[in-house]
Amino acid sequence: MSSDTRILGIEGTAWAASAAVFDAGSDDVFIESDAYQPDSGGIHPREASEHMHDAVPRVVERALDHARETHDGPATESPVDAVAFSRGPGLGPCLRVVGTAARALSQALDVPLVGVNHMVAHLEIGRHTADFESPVCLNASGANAHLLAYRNGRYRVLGETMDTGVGNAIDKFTRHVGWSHPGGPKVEAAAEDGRYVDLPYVVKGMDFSFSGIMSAAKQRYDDDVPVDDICYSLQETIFGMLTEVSERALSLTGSDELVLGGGVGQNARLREMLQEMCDQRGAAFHAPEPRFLRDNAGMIAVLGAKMYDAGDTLALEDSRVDPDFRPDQVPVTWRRDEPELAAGRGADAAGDERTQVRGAEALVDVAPDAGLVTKRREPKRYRHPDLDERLRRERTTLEARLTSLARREGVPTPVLSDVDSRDARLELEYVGERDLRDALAPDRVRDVGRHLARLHQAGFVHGDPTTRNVRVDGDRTYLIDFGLGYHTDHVEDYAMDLHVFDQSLVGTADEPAPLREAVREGYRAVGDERVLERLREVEGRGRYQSQ
Ligand SMILES: C[C@@H](O)[C@H](NC(=O)OP(=O)(O)OC[C@H]1O[C@@H](n2cnc3c(N)ncnc32)[C@H](O)[C@@H]1O)C(=O)O
Ligand SMILES: Nc1ncnc2c1ncn2[C@@H]1O[C@H](COP(=O)(O)OP(=O)(O)OP(=O)(O)O)[C@@H](O)[C@H]1O
Ligand SMILES: [Fe+2]
Repeated sequence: MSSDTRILGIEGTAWAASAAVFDAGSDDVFIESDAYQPDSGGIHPREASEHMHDAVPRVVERALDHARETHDGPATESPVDAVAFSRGPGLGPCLRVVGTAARALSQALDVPLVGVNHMVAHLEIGRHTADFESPVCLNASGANAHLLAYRNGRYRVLGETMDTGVGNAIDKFTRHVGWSHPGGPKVEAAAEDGRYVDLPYVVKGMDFSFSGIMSAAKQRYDDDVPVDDICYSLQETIFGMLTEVSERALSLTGSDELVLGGGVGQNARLREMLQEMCDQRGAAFHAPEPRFLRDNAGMIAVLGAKMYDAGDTLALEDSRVDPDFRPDQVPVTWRRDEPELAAGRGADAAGDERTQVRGAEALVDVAPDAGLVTKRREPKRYRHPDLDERLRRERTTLEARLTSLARREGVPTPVLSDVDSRDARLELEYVGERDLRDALAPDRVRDVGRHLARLHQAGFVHGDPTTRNVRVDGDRTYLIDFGLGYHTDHVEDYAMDLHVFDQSLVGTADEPAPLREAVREGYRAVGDERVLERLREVEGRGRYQSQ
């Protein structure tokens, strides 16, 4: 980054009216914020935008005072090089207030305008403060929850919530209980004295959903389960899910760096779980300090500086705000010459020479000469022991059952030679020569499309069809790792299964488009067109929800 760049940042997507000055030379970030606190219930868009109206000019003035005080040049010169603002995602009425303020300032100071994606800012602030090269990022904020990794000029969404953002889910529960907004810190405090009760646990590949958990939590509360116990268990379950999908993303991409972003990242238990998971697999973990996790203009100014240095500024007429602005829509102009994740090493990299493989869930001992692998789901230290045992046992049993069932449906899978569910151990036939991730080709991917259609026609899903869970041997493709599978006759579940595979192609292939087309062709040849229609619908869903 240019060493003398100074940027004014403005944030106001939902609750935080915030302005900041980032000085690249000293790496100093001055932040002035004013929070909107609803009198009752959750965030009301109109009230929030009225707050922005009042508070944005105030915080901007304070930030500008600071910029002037610390500015070396003549008083007639602008104390900042550009004005960066949150363009979205967020609440439309709030975004418009911020957009208008930013445009006016850029004209008054006669400096360029930089339009920042708020979610990418949540991610970049961690990369900036950690000095990581190419981390996977878990964004855990109020209105969002997703896993991102950089690939080929974009941040790819590897996994995300299928319903509400993680903070909003927690806040909905606390509203039910009658606690004031925001609920996250109150749940964290109440959890200290809680004990564990079972709640639904829902991950699909690297996607996840909170609605079932939240209904169950409210029901438990209505059934007089102590609220401390529910809060404790909500944290164990929800953060356990987020940690598990983060580990899957590390495993799939081959990255050994994880950063956390977003307001829920202020939660100490979430940070502890992610740290523990990274320690157990030898990865590095970084969470920025709390003032950079919750919504703040500091992160907008820091990313604004990177964009400004890359020449990525906005003409006034192109500076519309976008309430549904997704992180994968942003051309990453400021990382053009940087290294990428190592995954997807192109066609037919060398085959297996390994004796032990660490997956996201299991340690797999591989003996290709003996034609055998032994897979053991290791206890995860980050997870509550009761939840850990339940998941390891259930998944081992399911994997054994569905692996055999799939083969009966004509889908190549390893033959099972032994199962010990209590020890979460399986002994399986060694299949394939390498993972599909290292040997991506349209014919093979088309084959996977056919396999998935066969499973669905038999009334179950794989649950985690990724390019690491397909083994390849010449033209032949085998499905492995059925531990997240389940029986279902819902078109939505079938479409989600395809969506998970699709996202893993996007996460591991340099040019995913022909591969994504191939999987659909394969599916169409065997399966039901309605599933593909539903897949299009799943993809088209704007996931941003304000409440
Ligand atoms: C689009 C933008 O407006 C939105 N912003 C946002 O959600 O604010 P953020 O500051 O990132 O996160 C707020 C959420 O963070 C939760 N939160 C705050 N402290 C928490 C804690 N200690 N434990 C759990 N959740 C916490 C709050 O309950 C609230 O739901 C977003 O980033 O999704
Ligand atoms: N039957 C098998 N034959 C050959 N290789 C295998 C077999 N089972 C597993 N492997 C290898 O071990 C790796 C991890 O296995 P598996 O996916 O079952 O574990 P996991 O921990 O559930 O992984 P993840 O959750 O990351 O997909 C696979 O990607 C594959 O390279
Ligand atoms: Fe946010």
